[in-house]
Amino acid sequence: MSNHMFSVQQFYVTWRRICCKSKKLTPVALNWLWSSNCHAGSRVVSLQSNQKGTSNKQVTKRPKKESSSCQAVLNHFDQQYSEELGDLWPSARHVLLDPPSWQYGVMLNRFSTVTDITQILQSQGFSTLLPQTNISVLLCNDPSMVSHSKYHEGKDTLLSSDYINKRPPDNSLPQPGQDPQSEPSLSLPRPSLQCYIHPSPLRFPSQAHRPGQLKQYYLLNAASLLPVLALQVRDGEKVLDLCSAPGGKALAIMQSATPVLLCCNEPDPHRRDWLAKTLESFLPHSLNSRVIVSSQDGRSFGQSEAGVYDKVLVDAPCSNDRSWLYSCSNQQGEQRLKERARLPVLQAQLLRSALSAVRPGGIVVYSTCTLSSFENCAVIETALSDFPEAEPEDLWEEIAVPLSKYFAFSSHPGHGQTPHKPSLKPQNGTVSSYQHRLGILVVPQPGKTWGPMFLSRIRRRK
Ligand SMILES: C[S@@+](CC[C@H](N)C(=O)[O-])C[C@H]1O[C@@H](n2cnc3c(N)ncnc32)[C@H](O)[C@@H]1O
Repeated sequence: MSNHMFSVQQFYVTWRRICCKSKKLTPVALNWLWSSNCHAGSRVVSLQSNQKGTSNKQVTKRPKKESSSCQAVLNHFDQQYSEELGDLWPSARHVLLDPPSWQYGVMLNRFSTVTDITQILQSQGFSTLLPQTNISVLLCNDPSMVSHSKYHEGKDTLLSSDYINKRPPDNSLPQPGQDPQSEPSLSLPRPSLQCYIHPSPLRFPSQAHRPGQLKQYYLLNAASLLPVLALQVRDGEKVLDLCSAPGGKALAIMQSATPVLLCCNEPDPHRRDWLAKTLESFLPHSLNSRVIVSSQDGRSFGQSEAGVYDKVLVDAPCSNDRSWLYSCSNQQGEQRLKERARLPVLQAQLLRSALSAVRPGGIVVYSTCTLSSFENCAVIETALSDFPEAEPEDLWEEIAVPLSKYFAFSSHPGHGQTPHKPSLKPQNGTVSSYQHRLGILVVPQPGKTWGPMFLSRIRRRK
């Protein structure tokens, strides 16, 4: 047996070739292929193969360490975050400067008919992130299912996917996609947001776009799912994803429920093309009338579609600490830092627009992938001061506590408040409930490298 190094693309070509030859071979072939070695933290999959003609020349190198980070951005982060995060910053800094330690989540696509991926993931030591918690794994609007569920928690309909998957089919119950009013029913698999994670930085290969075939999974930072969980989308709702490209959270919404409308908005034309391609690669044509792409400036929705939506996600344009740290030059880094100072104004405008676009009683989730309090709590405080009918909700007990095994959370001090050293674990009395209500922050830490991700949920009073 000869030893070959495969690029990710070659891996998939070989995989498909073997799978196409014999259906019976599929699980065996996949296991055989996958039982070969995946380098931790690398973009390269190394396989032991006796296939003829499967040589490898394309090897994607690991991203470099601290040397390739941008000094101007790092200096700025050091100054701001050591003050805002205290003891958490040195360990967060260490993770951000060490791309080979980064973990990747694998979100399954419920619309793909190929299902063996779960076995492969499990055989490689991946495990599901969500069913082990009683957090909203499945969001469902069927009260008869709730009354049977030991996971029922008050006003929210929280069900474990284990419970749902084992439950015998009951045709008297509304099916996913069946609108409570007059919509014709869609035959779709049950909503199920499933994400597999690995304790080490093992990167599953991404799938190439194949016309006419839906992709089986989407690679993402698992912390990106938290804003979607906080949004609590239910079947039949109208949802607006205000800043949507490239579409990761839109896909997660479509895994967790079947809204009657999901409007994915993206004003940047190139990013909108990317978004359209993502949606096409993961969603069946039967959803085309429900999942639409719009191209407005998000700040205009509050006026043009006031009170229309049940749920609005504002995954705002932000500093993106992970990628900004790797700006290609000091000049680009400095340019970005100037841009950074202007972002909170745009973010607050987008959040205000979202609060106007949501109906009374509906909810808005605001999220960013930066640690900066100026783009997080300060934006929430600004928007709340203009919106007396908007009420922030506490996500600490609902999301941070049940998921603290996987993510390192910090309650984030608001701008202008006395900075404190946040604790990773919730400790009664150390963090005020006001701070909890403003939002929660996922801080990358060794072994829990997910984030940065800030999320805040605001309900518009009736
Ligand atoms: C953080 S990204 C969104 C990521 C996306 N939600 C996902 O999960 O894949 C922010 C997006 O906001 C878009 N954006 C920038 N300015 C905007 C505006 N005024 N209105 C709406 N979107 C805007 C950016 O082009 C960018 O694609």
